[in-house]
Amino acid sequence: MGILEVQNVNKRFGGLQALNNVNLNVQKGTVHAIIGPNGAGKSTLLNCFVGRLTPDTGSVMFDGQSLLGLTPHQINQTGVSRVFQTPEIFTDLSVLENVMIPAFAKRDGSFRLNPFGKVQSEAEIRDHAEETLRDMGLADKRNMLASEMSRGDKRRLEMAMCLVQDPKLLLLDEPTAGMARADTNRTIDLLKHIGETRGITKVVIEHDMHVVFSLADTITVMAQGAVIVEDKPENIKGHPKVREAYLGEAQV
Ligand SMILES: Nc1ncnc2c1ncn2[C@@H]1O[C@H](COP(=O)(O)OP(=O)(O)OP(=O)(O)O)[C@@H](O)[C@H]1O
Repeated sequence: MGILEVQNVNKRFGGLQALNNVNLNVQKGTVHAIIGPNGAGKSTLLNCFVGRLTPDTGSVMFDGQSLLGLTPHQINQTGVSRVFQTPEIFTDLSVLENVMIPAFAKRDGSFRLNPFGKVQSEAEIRDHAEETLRDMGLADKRNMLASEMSRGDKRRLEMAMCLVQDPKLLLLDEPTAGMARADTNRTIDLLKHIGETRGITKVVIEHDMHVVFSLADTITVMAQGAVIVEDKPENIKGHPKVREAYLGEAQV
């Protein structure tokens, strides 16, 4: 059984079938990439995992619990965290403060759910935030204003803001979009590192095949709202259906 199980999900926008009977099974502890040409339905699917969209039909189960009908905040409390394409950071706060805020939000949210549980102190939250910044290679920038960071560092800061909540599932929407190659490689190494140290399951939407083939254990290929192939990376490369889907775009 997967940690994330999607069954027969359909989503229509007016006359457009954006998701067509999509099935997806993400195994715990793995990196699962979703690729496909522009308009394939990748973001629409991701939005169904975080409560931004509700499928017309089908089910989305995370860790044995249905996510349908939950608000984005409630989904976050179940252990799902999402890194957006455009960093959503507090530009006028320091890097460390940016990472402490979601840790406080997580603590206060879980306190509401379980008032008898152990409550993290401010010092514990600060320590955890510092450790997370180290994991994302940002420790030396902890006192910098977030607005002064490079684009790549801003994206890694947003990853740190998700990681500090100790999610079970991290959703990454084009984590290296707009980065130069050296910055992309650094991000790949950091994501591999947190995979080894924290064992978080990751779902990655990505156009950059270098990133996909460096990180993914499994790849799902979508086209026109449907899953066309799901397999290990070595079987995806050169797959005729995948080539066909990408005709006229970057070759896989
Ligand atoms: N809110 C919406 N209303 C109407 N149509 C939408 C909406 N969101 C997405 N679509 C359409 O649904 C289809 C799938 O879009 P989606 O953004 O999921 O594709 P994608 O695979 O993520 O593409 P890209 O790689 O370009 O981000 C597209 O044709 C898009 O125009």
